[in-house]
Amino acid sequence: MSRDRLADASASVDENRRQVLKGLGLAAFGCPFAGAAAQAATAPARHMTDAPVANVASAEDRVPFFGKHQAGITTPRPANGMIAAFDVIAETPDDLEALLKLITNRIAFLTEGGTLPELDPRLPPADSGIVGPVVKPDALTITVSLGSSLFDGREWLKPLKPRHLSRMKKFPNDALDAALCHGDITIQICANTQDTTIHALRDIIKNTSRHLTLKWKQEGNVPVILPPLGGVAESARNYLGFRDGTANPDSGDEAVMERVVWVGAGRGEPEWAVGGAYQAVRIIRNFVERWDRTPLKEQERIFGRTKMGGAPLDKPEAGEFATPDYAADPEGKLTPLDSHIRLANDRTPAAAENTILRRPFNYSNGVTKSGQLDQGLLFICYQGDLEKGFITVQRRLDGEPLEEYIKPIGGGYFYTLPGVRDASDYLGSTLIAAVRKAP
Ligand SMILES: C=CC1=C(C)c2cc3[nH]c(cc4nc(cc5[nH]c(cc1n2)c(C)c5CCC(=O)O)C(CCC(=O)O)=C4C)c(C)c3C=C
Ligand SMILES: [Fe+2]
Repeated sequence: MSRDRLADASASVDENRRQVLKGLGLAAFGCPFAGAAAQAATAPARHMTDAPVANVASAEDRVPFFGKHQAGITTPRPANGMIAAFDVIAETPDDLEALLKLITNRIAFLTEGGTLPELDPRLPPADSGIVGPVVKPDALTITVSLGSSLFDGREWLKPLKPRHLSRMKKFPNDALDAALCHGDITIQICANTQDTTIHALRDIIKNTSRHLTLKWKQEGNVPVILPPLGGVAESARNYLGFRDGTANPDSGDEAVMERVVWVGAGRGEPEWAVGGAYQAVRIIRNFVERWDRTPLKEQERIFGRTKMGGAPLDKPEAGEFATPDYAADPEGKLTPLDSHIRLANDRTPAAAENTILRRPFNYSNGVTKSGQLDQGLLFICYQGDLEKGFITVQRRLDGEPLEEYIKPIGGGYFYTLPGVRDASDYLGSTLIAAVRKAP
């Protein structure tokens, strides 16, 4: 390639990165391109989904840990994600407080990055060492949520349980494996690279071994998609080959997130829970061999969208982000009434009450005992009301034609703690204060 063409190509890559960074709001993330991104303010805005643009992949990318809400929910979804569920050994408020402070300290360090201390070599090293002597932030977020069992198993916590937090019950198509369900606490770990998520998990397991036992974990990833120059990003595809995330609410719109995701004051939740959110996790196996033998037209009718472009079936040429008009198709001739998107959201004003923010990852676990690919979706969604959100939407989806190709096998419901305000605060501080205040 000539020097000029090389320079052109590199300028175009830089421009792509600027567009992505601008769309992702990375100006605040200490990103080296942040200044350039701010200058590109006149460029057309990218459509914000739940952050399908996975990875502009610099190990220096930093997502702020401190804030009103935890990171890893409305912050951009990077290429790698994991849910790890633990049981908590702590039996007293003091033990739980110690655990929460310890986790907070580890997350603050891992998400900020830094040089590892060198210890006396006769002792175990300070760190697993898998990312070397300097830990880079790598867009790491670690999001901590509490399960119903943590509250149910402790008299002093019972009265403080969030109103809708319950043990996930089986839906008709579920084949739940007890070894992949529930837990006292989940840690969602997301980062640009898998090394970083695994490093973070190993760090937390090592440092909290007195307080936590690992119950299950599921890792996943999403494809990296850069938007075309001046264009809009397409949503990443799931392992059924469809774009996933298209109709998500705009995670960059704070007013929308206040309405959809965050628990606010006066919503009937305990005061300590304000600033948190409900997390629903589902490990959903996909029968990919059967799906790959299914005619394209049928696949598209099952989802209600075109496979390649992701457009709604009533506007196949209009692009991924066109809004379907179900009122003009009352019998479902274009978009079947039992298609996934029409059942999940019939686009009536009432259905707006059931909006959720999806943040899923694809998983690929190897081969089943019967010689099939063990692939699927690590479905994660957040909402301010679990009953109105995930549970209502899932009830609507019960019996959908997609069920022939999917099998939910694990997961659970959790309450994501409010954020950590600053270095003097810790995860769950409002809960511990409420425990101490209780009669
Ligand atoms: C209960 C909530 C949902 C579960 C579980 C779920 C599983 C699931 N979804 C896909 C693939 C797609 N889902 C899409 C849209 C979509 N899905 C849900 C909810 C659940 N999906 C909602 C609320 C929506 C949006 C509906 C709308 O407002 O129009 C799509 C279309 C593109 C998109 O908007 O994301 C796909 C594709 C799979 C494969 C799956 C389980 C394995
Ligand atoms: Fe879906």
